[in-house]
Amino acid sequence: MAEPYLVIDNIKKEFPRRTEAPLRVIDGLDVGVEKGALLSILGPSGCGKSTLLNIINGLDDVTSGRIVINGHEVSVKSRSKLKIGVVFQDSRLLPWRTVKDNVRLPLDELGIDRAEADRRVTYYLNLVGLGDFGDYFPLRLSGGMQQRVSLARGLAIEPDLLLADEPFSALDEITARKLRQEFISIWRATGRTVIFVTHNIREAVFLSTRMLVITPRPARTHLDLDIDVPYPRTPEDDRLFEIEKRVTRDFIAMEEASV
Ligand SMILES: Nc1ncnc2c1ncn2[C@@H]1O[C@H](COP(=O)(O)OP(=O)(O)OP(=O)(O)O)[C@@H](O)[C@H]1O
Repeated sequence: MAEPYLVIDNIKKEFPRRTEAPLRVIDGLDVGVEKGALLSILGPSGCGKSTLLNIINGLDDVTSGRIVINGHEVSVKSRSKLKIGVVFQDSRLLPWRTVKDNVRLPLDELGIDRAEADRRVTYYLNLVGLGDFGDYFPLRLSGGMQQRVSLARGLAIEPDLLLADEPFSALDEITARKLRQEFISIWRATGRTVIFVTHNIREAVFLSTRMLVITPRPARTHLDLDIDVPYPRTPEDDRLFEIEKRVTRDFIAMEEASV
């Protein structure tokens, strides 16, 4: 059988400490992710989610095991060979550059020629509904609009993988709801493989094709669940609600067991 698009192959991660034994943050995480999946990762605070994203993004190396994306092993050294888009909790836009120039920045860094960069800036700003705001400066936009720009910037590089690190958690619930719907439409339109980290069980269930619940540190797989509800979804769907209840019960039991 062909290897999955993203392979997290029995990875372990330890951080050295001065006087104590190394801190083991990830302990044998083993996951295969199919191309085009929207996998959400849910875990208690401090369990190692950001560490995992940093490793997948080639910003840190594993202690053992390997990460392979589309046949390429990821490491700090090989980082430049892969295109990974990232959307964070805050938009991290440069306030002195216009919206267009923010989206263009990573394209310039990749050496993409001007005509193609122009095309992508226009295309992805339209895709996130901000075609008319290219000449604005970020601080003139609402928080939700800034997150959309950040999504356009992440997508414009046409990434091998899109990492989303709690991208809606700083937004009010009404805006977050709207952006979740838009995120699903954009994911379906672009077919990107997405890893979506969140603390919000309802959000994870609503968005994803599959969710992974991670144990308290050191991170291991606690639950690996396919969410077999067709899109388009509505947040009020009973099937999603049942899955949310089940995962919530399980999550609480896991946290209680770890105290
Ligand atoms: N560079 C580092 N050096 C030493 N320890 C680190 C380093 N990075 C993270 N850690 C430790 O690893 C553990 C996991 O941190 P991480 O930020 O990955 O958790 P998280 O699941 O993303 O947390 P949260 O949900 O609160 O954002 C923490 O105990 C943290 O202190």
